[in-house]
Amino acid sequence: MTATIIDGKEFAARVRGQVAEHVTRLKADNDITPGLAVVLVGEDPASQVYVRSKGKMTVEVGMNSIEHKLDVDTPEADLLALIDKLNTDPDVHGILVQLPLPKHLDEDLVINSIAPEKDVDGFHISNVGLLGTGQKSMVPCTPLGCLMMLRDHHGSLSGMDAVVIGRSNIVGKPMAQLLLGDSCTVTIAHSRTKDLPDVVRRADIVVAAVGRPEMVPGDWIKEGATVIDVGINRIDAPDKGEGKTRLVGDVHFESCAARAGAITPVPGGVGPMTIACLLANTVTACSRANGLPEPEGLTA
Ligand SMILES: NC(=O)C1=CN([C@@H]2O[C@H](COP(=O)(O)OP(=O)(O)OC[C@H]3O[C@@H](n4cnc5c(N)ncnc54)[C@H](OP(=O)(O)O)[C@@H]3O)[C@@H](O)[C@H]2O)C=CC1
Ligand SMILES: Nc1nc(=O)c2c([nH]1)NC[C@@H]1CN(c3ccc(C(=O)N[C@@H](CCC(=O)O)C(=O)O)cc3)C=[N+]21
Repeated sequence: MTATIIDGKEFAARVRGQVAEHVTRLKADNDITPGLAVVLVGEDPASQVYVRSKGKMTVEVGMNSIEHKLDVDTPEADLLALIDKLNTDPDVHGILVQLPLPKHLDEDLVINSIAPEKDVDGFHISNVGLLGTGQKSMVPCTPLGCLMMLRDHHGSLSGMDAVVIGRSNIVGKPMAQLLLGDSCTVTIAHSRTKDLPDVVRRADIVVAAVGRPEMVPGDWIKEGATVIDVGINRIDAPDKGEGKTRLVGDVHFESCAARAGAITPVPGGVGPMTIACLLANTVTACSRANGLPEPEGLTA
């Protein structure tokens, strides 16, 4: 089988188009412009790239982008004071604190100090609990983007066997919750899983969120399965020239594409959908904050 390539870049452009329509309506009908605040502590080069591209796309869909770049050794109290200010600022509808944070900062404390209704990452314990109990919440962007692509490809996911490799709070666990919500039979695999290849071979849907370049080979994939590759790994690419690098996912693309029914590429798969869903969550948060109807098709 030669897999259908699920084009996340194109899908994300469509989602951003829907977001832009809602923003236009909010401005015209209600005189409200959604605002997204992104907080970056330190100068991690990869994070700077994401923050820049988030800012650019935020403005492109017509929203306000507020960027706060803090020194790497910013005291925790200063970061909490900034979040407090953003929590009460009526022009800010979404707040994202770029992770990981420098070691001296308590990540849980920082995330849980964001007002849950402005927590467009969906990482606050209230949103985690709401998602886990099937209530309306802010859904983490990366898993939401994966779910949108899966629903678009399959229609209903009901009864499918899904294996999520990775159990992080930001990807693996919320992904599993969303798949369960869509009535998949869900297995969460991790570094202690026995016979991972056999577990993955049972799956109709494989979501790889491990952080190990090309870890999943094609012979773990059931013929016709759908493979969602969340991994973003930068590896050396001496073939492209000295000191050059390339981005690869957590699955070995060629061998998996030879067996899968559908697969997401890296780059151009889950990554662009993550940013599109961040913008979708911001416009959803803005609508909720103003008691207005939520955009349709942009939430889980
Ligand atoms: N496209 C996007 O928008 C995003 C991409 N990412 C990417 O997704 C990947 C995962 O990110 P994240 O969830 O934050 O990573 P974490 O490092 O937090 O979690 C990795 C998970 O993989 C598991 N794992 C590690 N090694 C193995 C192994 N050999 N076999 C099975 N499971 C293993 C770990 O298990 P254990 O718990 O037992 O240690 C852990 O649960 C990264 O490449 C990251 O860059 C992340 C966020 C957004
Ligand atoms: N609070 C918080 N929320 C996040 O959602 C969050 C975070 N912190 N920290 C870092 C990770 C990573 N992440 C990505 C987003 C987009 C791409 C993306 O658009 N990638 C492009 C390629 C970009 C490139 O070339 O480097 C693609 O896959 O096509 C990748 C990774 C969000 N994260």
